[in-house]
Amino acid sequence: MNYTQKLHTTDKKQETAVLVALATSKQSIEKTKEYLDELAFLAETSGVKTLHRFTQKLDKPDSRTFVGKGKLEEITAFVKDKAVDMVIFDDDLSPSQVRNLETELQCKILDRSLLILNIFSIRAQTSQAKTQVELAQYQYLLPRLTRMWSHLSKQKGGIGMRGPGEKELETDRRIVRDKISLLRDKLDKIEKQGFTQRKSRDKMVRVALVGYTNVGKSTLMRLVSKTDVFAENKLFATVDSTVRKVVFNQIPFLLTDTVGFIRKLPTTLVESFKSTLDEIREADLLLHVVDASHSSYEEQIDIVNTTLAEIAAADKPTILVFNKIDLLAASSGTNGHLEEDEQDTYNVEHQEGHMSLEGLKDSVMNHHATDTVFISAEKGLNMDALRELLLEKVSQIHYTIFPNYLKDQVFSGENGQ
Ligand SMILES: Nc1nc2c(ncn2[C@@H]2O[C@H](COP(=O)(O)OP(=O)(O)OP(=O)(O)O)[C@@H](O)[C@H]2O)c(=O)[nH]1
Ligand SMILES: [Mg+2]
Repeated sequence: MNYTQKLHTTDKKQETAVLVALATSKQSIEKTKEYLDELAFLAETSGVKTLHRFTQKLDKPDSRTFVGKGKLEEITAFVKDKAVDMVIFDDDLSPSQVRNLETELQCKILDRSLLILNIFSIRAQTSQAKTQVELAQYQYLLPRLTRMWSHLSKQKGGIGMRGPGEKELETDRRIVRDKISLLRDKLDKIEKQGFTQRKSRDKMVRVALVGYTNVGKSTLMRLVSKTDVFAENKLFATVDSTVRKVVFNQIPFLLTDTVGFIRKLPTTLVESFKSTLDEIREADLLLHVVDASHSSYEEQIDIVNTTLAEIAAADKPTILVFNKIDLLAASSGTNGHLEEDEQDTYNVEHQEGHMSLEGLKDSVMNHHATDTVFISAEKGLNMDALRELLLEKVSQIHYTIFPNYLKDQVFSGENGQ
C-alpha cells in the first residue's frame, strides 16, 4: 500500500513534520502538551523529524479545518517557509477536514491513528502480525477513501497522498473491500493454527505481560526468561507476541510478552489484533507493567485497564509491577542512578518534578488494592521481590488448575524441570 510506505531513516532525506493539537474544554493545555510529546515520539519512531508544535485553545475542533482560521494561516506560513513534508494532528480528522487542510497546506496530512498504523506496519514480523496490521490499515482507509485520500494513486511515496477521480474511487473502494475479506480469511486460517498451538500448551499456567507502550515489558521478559527479546526506547518495539517457558522452583509457567497499549489506539487495530490479544485474554495471571517514572503513570494505568476491558480481559488476577524505579528521585537506598546521557530527551522531559520511591509507594497504597511490586528491570533492582510474588501467585493458580500435578509428576517419573 502506498500510504503505508515505510518512512525510514534510510531515506535519503529525513521527512519533516509539524504537530498540531487543541486544548479544548475537555483537555487542559498541560495534557495537550504531554500528548504532543507522545505524538513527537511516535513521529520519531516513524523516522519523521518534528520541526515545530502548534497548539490552540478552542472549545471544540473547527468542523472545517480542525484549527481556527488564524492558526491555520500561521501553520501554512511555517509549512511553506520550511518546506515541511507533513502536518500531523493528534486527533482523528474527518475526510472533509483532511480535504480542506490539504488544499490549504499543500502537504501530507496525517493523524495519530495513521502514524500508529504506520509504526505497526514497520514493526510487524510474523505473518500474523503483518496480516493484522494490513487489515487494520484497509479498515482505517475504507471510510476515508475520498478524492484526496487514496493509497492507490500513483507511486509518489510517503503516506496520505492525493488520490484519483470519482470513478476510479468506486473501483478503489471495491478493491479495498475485496482485500479486507481476503485478509480476514487469511487471518482465520492463521488463527486456527494458533489455537491448536495454544491448546497444546494447556498444561501450564499462563502469565501475560501487559502495559502501556515503552514501560519495559520486553526488558522484564528478557530478565525473567533469560532470553533475547527485542527491547528499545521506541514506541511499539513489540508488535508480535512472544511466549517463553519459565520454571521457578519446579513450577513451570508460560510468560507472554505482548504489544503495548497507547491512548487513542486505533479501534481497527484493536479489532484486527484480537487474536494476538487472545494471549492476554486466555492468561491466568497478568503482570501489568507501569513506568513509575512517567508523570502520567496513573493515566496510563487507566488506559491499559480500559483497553483490557475492551478485549474482555479485565478482572483477571493481576500484579502491578512498577518499573523504572531507578529513575525516581533519589531518597531511598534502593535507588540506582542513571547517567544523564543514557537518557533521551523524552525521558528527561518526563522526569521533572518527580516523586521519590516512598512517595510513589504511599500514593499507590492509597489507590490500588492489587498486589504491587517496585522494580527496575534494567538495573535488576528488587527482582527477588517480584520473583517471590510471582512464584506465590503462579503456584496458587497452578495447584488450582492442576490439583494432581505433583502426583502426575511422580507417577510419570518427571521432575518438573
Ligand atoms: N531506566 C530504566 N529504563 C528501562 C527500565 N526498563 C526498561 N527500560 C528502558 O525502557 C525502554 C523500553 O523498554 P522495552 O522493554 O522495549 O518496553 P516495552 O514495554 O516492551 O515497549 P513496547 O514493546 O514498545 O510496548 C528501553 O529503552 C529500555 O531500556 C528500567 O527499569 N529503568
Ligand atoms: Mg516490547
